[in-house]
Amino acid sequence: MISSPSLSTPAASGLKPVRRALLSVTDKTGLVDFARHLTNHGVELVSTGGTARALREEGLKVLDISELTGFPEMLDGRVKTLHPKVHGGILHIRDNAEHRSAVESHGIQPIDMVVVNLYAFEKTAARPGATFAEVIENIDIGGPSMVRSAAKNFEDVAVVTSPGDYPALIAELEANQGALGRETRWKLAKAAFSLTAAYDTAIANALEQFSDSRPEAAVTLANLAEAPFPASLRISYPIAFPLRYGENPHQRAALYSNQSGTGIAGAEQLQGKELSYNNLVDLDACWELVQEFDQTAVAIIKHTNPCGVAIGQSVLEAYQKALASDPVSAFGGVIGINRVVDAAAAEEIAKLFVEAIAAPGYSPEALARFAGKKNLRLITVRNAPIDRVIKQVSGGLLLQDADSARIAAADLKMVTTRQPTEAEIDSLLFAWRVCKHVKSNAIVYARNGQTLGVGAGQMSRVDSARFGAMKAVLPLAGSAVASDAFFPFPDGLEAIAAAGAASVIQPGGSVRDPEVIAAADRLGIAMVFTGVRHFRH
Ligand SMILES: NC(=O)c1ncn([C@@H]2O[C@H](COP(=O)(O)O)[C@@H](O)[C@H]2O)c1NC=O
Repeated sequence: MISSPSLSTPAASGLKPVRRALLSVTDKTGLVDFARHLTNHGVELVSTGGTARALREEGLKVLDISELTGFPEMLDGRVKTLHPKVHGGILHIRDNAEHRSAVESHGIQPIDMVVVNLYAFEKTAARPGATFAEVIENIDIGGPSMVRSAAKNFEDVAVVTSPGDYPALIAELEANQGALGRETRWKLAKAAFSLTAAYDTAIANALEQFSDSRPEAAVTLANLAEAPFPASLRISYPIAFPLRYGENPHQRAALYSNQSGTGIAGAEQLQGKELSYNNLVDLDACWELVQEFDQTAVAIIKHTNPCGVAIGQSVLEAYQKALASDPVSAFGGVIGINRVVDAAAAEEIAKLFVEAIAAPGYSPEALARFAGKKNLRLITVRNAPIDRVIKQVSGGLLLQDADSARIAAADLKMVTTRQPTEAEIDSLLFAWRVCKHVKSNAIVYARNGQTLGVGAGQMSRVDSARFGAMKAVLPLAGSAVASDAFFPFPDGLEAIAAAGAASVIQPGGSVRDPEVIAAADRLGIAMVFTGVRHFRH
């Protein structure tokens, strides 16, 4: 539950008493307690159907909205609060004599506080199988109207849109004998407009899923990746927290989250220094990498590229193999692990200086071992696959499907005279999965579920092949190599063979494939094509 930023100052100026509050909430968390505090200060409660019921059940005195408006709630709840007695009661300016006489002559009573949270539209629209009619019916009309009215008239009215704000408001009401300060009303108003903006963004985005001609024919999609690209890209992610600085200390930065509590932005930090911008980027890279594997996997990342990746029977084994791959570069890196970290693994990992670790969890013994390393950032992550990726370019944004392509042994096309052994195929597929997470041009040497050398981000493929080999500390003889894109010339393949590789996995598709295949045959290399490319820019 997110509350409005820094609603925490009980001492206040520009105080306005709250005498009548209108409560109409879908999320009833904390409602009764908050309403009880209001009544303790003599506030009269007015409510819509379900909210009034919830309050009465707990013994609170409530006026039904229909009594206030003199009109029944009608049209299946489509019209409950959409009435001049509600909006006039909220919107009139208390210091304006004409406004006052207008409301008095129409029997409109002032409403000083509006407590509203909206129909759970986003949840309904995200539910696979939700029908068009259900999605439409879950568009809240009366709630946002009241929220906007109250936020506009913040000089006189407090608008409360998040149960997360109740405790701070209770404290302020207590401190000021049932009144709220101007600063609080203003902060609440800003949060309210941010909420209605996000709500409308969610509606506009969700409706893109339904066709122009027969929207009712479709149900919401289980997988956003199948949905058409939006005609207009609207993003509304509230701020999660400000960061000390960005990629460099002279750049300001903040993290924004989709509030799902998943992924790196939704991770829980258990200990350690504040997460930095670069930590978050690297943690994301290593978390995404280890999600490639069903087996226990560990990835050590430096500047978004892996310097060691391995799978193993245990976290300890996978970690030791990953570290052995490039122990020098691993210093000061971040680690991604796709299993709960146990005591044995924690004992070993704690010997290395690393910035941060992302894992689905940690055993109590592992936590106790890490507790001694005060600066080490530990985060637990709930996985949520990314459907689409956004990148900024000057003047615009690029949107693409996430690279979720997965290759299995059955997808491979054998193109050389010598065919890879089963063990070689396993190593090739391992290298291929790692290679997808290495900046292009990417060349990954591997064997037995362990990287041996990673050639990343070079402007020529042959240089990546050479660098990967140059960095290797473990022997490369008989290794398996993945190349994220085809070899435009035989030279890259020749460099790999010279380093000792015996098998290669690559997409194929070059006009010079026949030359490259002939070179592999000449060098005794078993080569397979995936038909899929994994550029990473
Ligand atoms: N139609 C209206 O006039 C109206 N007024 C308030 N609501 C919403 O009704 C919900 C609360 O309903 P209830 O108190 O019956 O549980 C709130 O989420 C509120 O935003 C309305 N519903 C939808 O538009």
